[in-house]
Amino acid sequence: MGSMPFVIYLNAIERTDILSNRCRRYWFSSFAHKHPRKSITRLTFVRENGNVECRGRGWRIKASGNNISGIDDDRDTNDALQVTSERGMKKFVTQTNVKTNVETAETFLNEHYTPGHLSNIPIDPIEHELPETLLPVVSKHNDEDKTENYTKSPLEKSLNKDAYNVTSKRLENTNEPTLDEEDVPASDDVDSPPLAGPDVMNVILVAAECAPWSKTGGLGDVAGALPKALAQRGHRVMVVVPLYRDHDDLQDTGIRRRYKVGWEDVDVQYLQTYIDGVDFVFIRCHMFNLGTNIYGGNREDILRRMVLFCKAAVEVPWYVPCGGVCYGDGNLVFVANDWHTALLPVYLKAYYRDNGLMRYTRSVLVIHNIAHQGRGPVEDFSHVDLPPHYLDLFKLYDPVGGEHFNIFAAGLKTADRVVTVSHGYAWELKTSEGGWGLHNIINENDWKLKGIVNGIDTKDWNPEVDVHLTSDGYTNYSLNTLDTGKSQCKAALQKELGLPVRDDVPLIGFIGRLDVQKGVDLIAECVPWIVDQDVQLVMLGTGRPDLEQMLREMENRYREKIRGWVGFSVKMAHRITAGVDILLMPSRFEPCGLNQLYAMSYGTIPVVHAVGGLRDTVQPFDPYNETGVGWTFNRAESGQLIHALGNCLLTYREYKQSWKGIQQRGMMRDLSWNNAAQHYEEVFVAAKYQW
Ligand SMILES: Nc1ncnc2c1ncn2[C@@H]1O[C@H](COP(=O)(O)OP(=O)(O)O[C@H]2O[C@H](CO)[C@@H](O)[C@H](O)[C@H]2O)[C@@H](O)[C@H]1O
Repeated sequence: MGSMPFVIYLNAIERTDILSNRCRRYWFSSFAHKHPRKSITRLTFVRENGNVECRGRGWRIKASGNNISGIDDDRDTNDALQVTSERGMKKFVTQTNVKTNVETAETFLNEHYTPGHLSNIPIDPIEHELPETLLPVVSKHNDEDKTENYTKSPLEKSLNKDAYNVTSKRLENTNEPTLDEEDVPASDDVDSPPLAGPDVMNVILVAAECAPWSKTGGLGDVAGALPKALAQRGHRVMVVVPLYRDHDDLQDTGIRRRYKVGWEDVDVQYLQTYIDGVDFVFIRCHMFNLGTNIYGGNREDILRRMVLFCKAAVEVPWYVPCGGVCYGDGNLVFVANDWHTALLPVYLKAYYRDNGLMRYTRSVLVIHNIAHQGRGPVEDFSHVDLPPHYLDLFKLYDPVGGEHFNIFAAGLKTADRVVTVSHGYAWELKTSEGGWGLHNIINENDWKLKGIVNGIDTKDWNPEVDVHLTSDGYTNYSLNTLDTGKSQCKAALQKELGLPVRDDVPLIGFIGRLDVQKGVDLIAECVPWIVDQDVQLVMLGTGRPDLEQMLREMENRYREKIRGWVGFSVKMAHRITAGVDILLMPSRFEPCGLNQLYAMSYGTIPVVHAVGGLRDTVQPFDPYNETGVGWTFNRAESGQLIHALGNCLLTYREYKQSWKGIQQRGMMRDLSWNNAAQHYEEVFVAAKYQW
């Protein structure tokens, strides 16, 4: 046993201002657990105040008051572990050589580090101050590079075995008060472990957009909400996203880095904030100054931006201290999203793992929409800065594109695990119709694919507390006040849009990107039938110019009944969701779809094409058993949409009780991210133990 590979992962969190309530309660706990195959032991260390020192040969973490500085371990199997902690006058020291004495280390951890039981920690005097020589060299500058705060990556270090330079601030002892006996939490609090239990990990989600700072669609919503649910389960979670315009609520970390993109050296800065248990890290550089046009520019511009973004993001755990301490690469999983960040798993492999670095870091690639893949001519390979033998990963032949360069293809092959946003879409991706040329690769990698249905941010999309329903005649409402509250929102919406204010007329809505995916043209085909009914229709969207023009023309032609709002307005999206009775989603394909989930939680009935995530989430209404939450149709055709919408309108008018039942069932469903977060966690753990 003593000669088997043995790794200690150490996570230290020391920031009273940022710890989630769960962590606060769990203020000094740790886990040691061993994977039977790999003998991986992890020590998780969460403490609220006082001083903590942890070090081994090649690494050391030192915390004092609200500050912490850290250097990751060097994964040397000879590492000795020393942990020193201080709680008021009580101190504790242990030291063990983990290679030669694995059992001692484990016995020690098991005996003395019982999660949540402070009293089990032995009290010993600290014998001596740790000698400075054991500290890693911390320097602001590298001799060869005079750029302030410019630092070398682990790869650069491995290539050039010069001094180990890190930017992490060396922390001095502050006069922060140490924890008193009275501060010891009540035992029932202490006993509450993170929901994730021993599976707690460091998670870094990397996405091209993140609500509320940047959003063009559902990806932004997911990047803003899933991390919070993961943090609630006890994981340490960061989101990394480009900064497209300045925001007042962000702090500059002072960290500067420089990356090569083609022939250009690009300087980047890192800003950050901490919200709801999540570290949000923003990468600022001149290439990202795009305002709201975040996917603007030509193919090459976008590709170069994504190269820079992925190169910078993969190094964030080394250089950007959140709450004073870097995440490090142990027990870490990156979650990349869509083709924009599909280069990240490739860089993780090519720059690090192939060089024996970040060997325990895992990557998960999430497919939100396979239709966008980062395709280009094979020559685009020259932009991505990879060794020549990596070209094959990107090369793809299909009848549409011929032989071409495909970033999603490379990401799918390289990621340790692949997730997509519903079960239905996971199945569709494997078909030639649904895989958009990548179905063969997806089939070959089926073993690592999992469908997980998205959740919704129940703080943001909740009619009871929705901030967009507090003015202009709108009102917050709940299941109990559904009748009056929703009617009031409907009247307010009709008034705001200049439609006749009538409670008895069914108000139908559509919200979404105007492109072929969303089937907005099918709605247009139904308009002659729709305007023959006593209904009102409001459509909100931006996208293809011809479809935007179509919306305007529909409004001009049928001003009494139709509104076509061309633009991106989060406020209007919320108000429409609350004010309309019915939401149309005739998407040709829909990986998950969020609007139908928002609709249901607002008592709005979805009418959807039964495809992808729409089929997973909208159970059709069954009038005989009074079950189901909406209407579905099986083919993306206007006739089918009319049939489903006709039945829906009939129920609205003639079967009020059934209608109310459908609304209530939708509102009562648990659509939160909690469930999905647990499934993501399973994927992370599977990736972690995958060799
Ligand atoms: N004009 C406008 N003004 C204001 N808000 C607008 C808007 N147009 C769209 N939105 C908002 O953008 C989001 C759209 O989310 P969707 O999941 O429906 O679609 P999208 O295709 O972008 O996402 C992709 O990723 C998500 C996340 O995984 C999958 O659910 C989806 O199936 C997949 O296509 C919603 O929050 C919606 O309210």
